[in-house]
Amino acid sequence: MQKSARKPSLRRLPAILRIAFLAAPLPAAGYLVLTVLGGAVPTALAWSTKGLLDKIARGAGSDGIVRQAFLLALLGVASALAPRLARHCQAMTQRATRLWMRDRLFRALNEVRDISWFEDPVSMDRVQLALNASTTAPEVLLAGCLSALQGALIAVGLLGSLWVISPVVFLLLTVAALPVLAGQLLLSREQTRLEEDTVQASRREVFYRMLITGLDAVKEVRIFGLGDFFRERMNRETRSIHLAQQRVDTRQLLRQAVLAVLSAVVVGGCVVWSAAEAADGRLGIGDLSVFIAAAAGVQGAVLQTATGIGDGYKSLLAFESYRAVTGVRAAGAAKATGPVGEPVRLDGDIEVRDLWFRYSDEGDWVLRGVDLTIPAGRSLALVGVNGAGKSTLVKLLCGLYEPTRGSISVGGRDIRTVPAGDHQLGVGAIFQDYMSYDLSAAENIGLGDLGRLEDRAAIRAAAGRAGADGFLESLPDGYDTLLSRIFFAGDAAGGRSRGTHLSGGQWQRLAVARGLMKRRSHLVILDEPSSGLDAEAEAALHEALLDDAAGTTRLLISHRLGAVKAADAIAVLEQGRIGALGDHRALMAAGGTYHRLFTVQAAGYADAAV
Ligand SMILES: Nc1ncnc2c1ncn2[C@@H]1O[C@H](COP(=O)(O)OP(=O)(O)OP(=O)(O)O)[C@@H](O)[C@H]1O
Repeated sequence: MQKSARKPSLRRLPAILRIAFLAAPLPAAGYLVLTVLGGAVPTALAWSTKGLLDKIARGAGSDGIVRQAFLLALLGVASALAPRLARHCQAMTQRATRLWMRDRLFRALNEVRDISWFEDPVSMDRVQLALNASTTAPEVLLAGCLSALQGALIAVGLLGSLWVISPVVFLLLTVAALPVLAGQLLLSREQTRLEEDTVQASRREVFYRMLITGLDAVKEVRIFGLGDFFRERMNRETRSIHLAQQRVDTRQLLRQAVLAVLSAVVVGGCVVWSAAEAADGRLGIGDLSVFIAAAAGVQGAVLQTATGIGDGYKSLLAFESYRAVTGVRAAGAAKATGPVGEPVRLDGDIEVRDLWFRYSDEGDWVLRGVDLTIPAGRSLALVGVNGAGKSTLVKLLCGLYEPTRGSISVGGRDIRTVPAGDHQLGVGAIFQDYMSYDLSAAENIGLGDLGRLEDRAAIRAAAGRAGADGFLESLPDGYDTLLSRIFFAGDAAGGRSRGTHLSGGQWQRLAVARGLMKRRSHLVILDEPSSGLDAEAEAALHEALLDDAAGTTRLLISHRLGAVKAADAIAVLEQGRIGALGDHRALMAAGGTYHRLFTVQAAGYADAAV
């Protein structure tokens, strides 16, 4: 777990406050002004009360007394209104800053090109902490700062009043405030550490909750009777978080109890002293009222200041996690050359040279010196047993991971020197673990080329080539049918209708259609695009895919070797290297792994035919 969040930097303070003023200038300004006004009101009230009492005691004229009482009433109205208006401005500021920060956070996450970052638990913990911070940090900081400012104004006003009456009491109450401040800072630090220490448990809790409430796991959960097992595990995580929270709460309670008793004794002593002074005639009735109001109010004001500072301190700590995530830049982008902003056009042979890769420093090598050339405009099939590293090589070709050693180049240009986005967007890939989006059928296809999301003709054409047009037409709302079981579809009359779900093979055709939407790819990768299809559909799809991508460099992966034998060349991936390379005839003649796998599959079909 990364501990940098335990060292807040005060230098960040202006940056975070700026966020609030950038996101919601008027509400933030209103919040500031009203809070400052709210801070001046208690002292004004105390002195105004003193003025009234002194006038009555002096027997001043009724006009003066009424004017003073009217002023007091006005201050009462202001003190009633200011906090409500301030809360309203605060809520507006909060909503705007939350949106602003979340937007920056998700922008930064979208910029991360190397997907190993998403597979690192440390990064995921940081994302969770950053998400928490983005929902609270600036608003809590702003609220904390303003509350501290208001508390300080009240405290200074009231302490100033006490100074005028008794410097000794002023000093006593000032010293008594210090432990309150220290206790609050300690609490903030403990709460932040608690959040860091329990972030893994929180994420696991969400994971178990999603297994129970989500659609993805529902079949297995029912069939294997896993519901109570996951519920118990979820409860275990919740209990461990609660236990940690309880420990912090108990420590805080003990500290607060001691401090509260201390404050009460100090304030009580001051009140008794002032009453004795008034009884001896050394304090007037007005002074006594100011004294009691100030002595009682100053403790609340100090606590408000301390809580505000503590909250601000906590936000500064939380903001470090937010900065850690928003500071992440696209891996490899910094190394890219070429004019900024101009997309790089890639063309030419794809060359893989002595490519080594492992997922982590401690892990086994998955690729151990792969050497491979895919000539421009030709098709290459990659075959190998489960776990041979085919999908890993695909991810490296897509620029989703960086090679541990060796290089991949397109037309002689190392892809690490190309802005990651340009290369990734130039690869048309249809993955075996494709996505099923809870969107309309048309959107599920159109996402393949966002610029043509509304281009129904292009979407239909892609669906037609993937063999999806027929069943999409027959859906209740055709291409506009929502493909979801968890959301409602809104209809033109403002009503709600349930979405539709497709079969596995139908979803796969949609994924293929999405892949076919992409234009101008310098490399098309088909990573088992037909595993969920029936034999007839697979044959038609392969024909369509080969036609569609003709002229483009193609990499095809399939365990059904009959589907790849027409490729210009076939590479066999074995023990992290290319074990054999040639066309179907040559590899069959060589009698190696390809020959063995092909013969086993062919024999299976021959047996079935008999
Ligand atoms: N994200 C990952 N993190 C760590 N190890 C991984 C990851 N993905 C794959 N591996 C490991 O890399 C090895 C190769 O996996 P890969 O998915 O590339 O094989 P494959 O040839 O595509 O297999 P299949 O034919 O089953 O799809 C496996 O041992 C797997 O455990």
